[in-house]
Amino acid sequence: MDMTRTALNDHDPFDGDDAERDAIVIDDADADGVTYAESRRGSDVPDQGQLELEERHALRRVAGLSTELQDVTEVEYRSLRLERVVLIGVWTSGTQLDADNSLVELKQLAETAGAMVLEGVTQRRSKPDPATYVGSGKAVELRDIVESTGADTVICDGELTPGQLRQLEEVVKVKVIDRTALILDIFAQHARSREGKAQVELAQLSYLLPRLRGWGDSLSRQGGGAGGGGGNGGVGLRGPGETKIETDRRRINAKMARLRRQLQHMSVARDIKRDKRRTRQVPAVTIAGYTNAGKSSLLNRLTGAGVLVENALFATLDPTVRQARTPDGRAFTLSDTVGFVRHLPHQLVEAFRSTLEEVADADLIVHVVDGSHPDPEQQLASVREVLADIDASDVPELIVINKTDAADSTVLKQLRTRLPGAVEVSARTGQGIDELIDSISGALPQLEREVRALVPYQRGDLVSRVYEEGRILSEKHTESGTALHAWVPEMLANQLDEYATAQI
Ligand SMILES: Nc1nc2c(ncn2[C@@H]2O[C@H](COP(=O)(O)OP(=O)(O)OP(=O)(O)O)[C@@H](O)[C@H]2O)c(=O)[nH]1
Ligand SMILES: [Mg+2]
Repeated sequence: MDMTRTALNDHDPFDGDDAERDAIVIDDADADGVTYAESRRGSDVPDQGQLELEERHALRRVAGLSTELQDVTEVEYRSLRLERVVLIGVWTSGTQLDADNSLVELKQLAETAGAMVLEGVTQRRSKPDPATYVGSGKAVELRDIVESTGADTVICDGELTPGQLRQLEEVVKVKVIDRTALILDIFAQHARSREGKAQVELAQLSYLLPRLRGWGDSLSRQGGGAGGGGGNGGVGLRGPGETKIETDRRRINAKMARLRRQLQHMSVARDIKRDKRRTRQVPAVTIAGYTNAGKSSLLNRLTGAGVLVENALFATLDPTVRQARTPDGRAFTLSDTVGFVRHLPHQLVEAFRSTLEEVADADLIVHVVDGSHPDPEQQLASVREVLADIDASDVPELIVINKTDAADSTVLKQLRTRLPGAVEVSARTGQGIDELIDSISGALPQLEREVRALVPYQRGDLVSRVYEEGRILSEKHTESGTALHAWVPEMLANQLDEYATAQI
């Protein structure tokens, strides 16, 4: 029943990976000369990911500057200025290895948020303590660790009640946050688009609302001044009064309503775009998977998209859609989206629902699994859970085991038996990518109908659509028009019927 100090470096797959951090944009030179790489590359595309990464890191460096709180809605974001942290996990089921893996993930999350992890401990309990999350004796031990390491924050590996956060803070005497707040903080740091920012803010506010009082207390304690845990005496006195909390609550509610309205407008705009794609019947393929599995790397490898790749969790928040083509020339869209994580905070699932719905709306989900992770199957299960939550369980799924270059061969062997039909690739080396393209092509919805038509020259638009949406078997230019023999989607076939002929 003792607290176990977790050796966080033991099986941290990313340890000593600094060189990798620099290798951000996968070299797509290998993709040359392959039809699927014909996708359009915007003029700003090649270094986009690199630029974003520099910008993100530049921002992180100034994050330590002290900032006065102007608006209560900034509370969450500003208050999480994590620096030196101790991690604590309550381990209720599973093996010690599961508990350690979970804490290693918490460490990656903390580091992604910009914190330095000093120590990680787990405690075995049948369930978290309702008052202080860890048992009271362990809370005292935790306080000693905090003192001896000089940590300024404790991060708990779960979602705590406002009361648990407050009571644990009272014991350990430094700020205590939970995994949900940590993930929300990363999302806040990484959001770039207007929609992404609004989604994250909404999620943060809905997390904050029931915790207003708890946060108020801890904030007032922090308010004691920079660089010290001083000012503990005046906790209750210096917390915001009832009226203040009431006004804050009202302002937060008003802000949330406004964000919801804005998000609705944005999602309508996106629906229109999506509908347009639908009516043109270009199949939509979405890359989904656990965070850091290599989804963006794969999109870059497949389309040369130049999307940001980073050895950090939740590097991607905004969906990127790219055109791609199968080797036999069929167009489809390939999109990269936000990664999933075990116990993805429900506030985020709610706030990101419209983004996630696009996943549910896809014709095919390319589910990327990190083969080099110590427990890929757990990641697989977590992703499927989120997919079920957003009603995407019915969408055909193609499992892709990525990072085969770094994966353990026994783990790969196991995965192979559990996941027949999975494609093994390395987005880094390009290994298996051709097979992946073939599998995607094979899994796209079938073209509906074979047509033979003589399309008059003034209907060049139809011919280009056949190029775009269909597969041409033969094409001949005659006096009266373009003679086409092709497989096309039903809707286009209907329009071509007018020019149908048996003479081709
Ligand atoms: N060894 C190896 N590393 C890879 C491979 N593919 C991606 N990576 C690395 O894995 C890390 C995450 O890659 P990303 O493409 O950003 O992963 P993602 O799934 O988009 O991650 P999020 O957007 O954060 O959810 C980066 O450090 C990549 O360089 C691979 O095939 N082999
Ligand atoms: Mg990504």
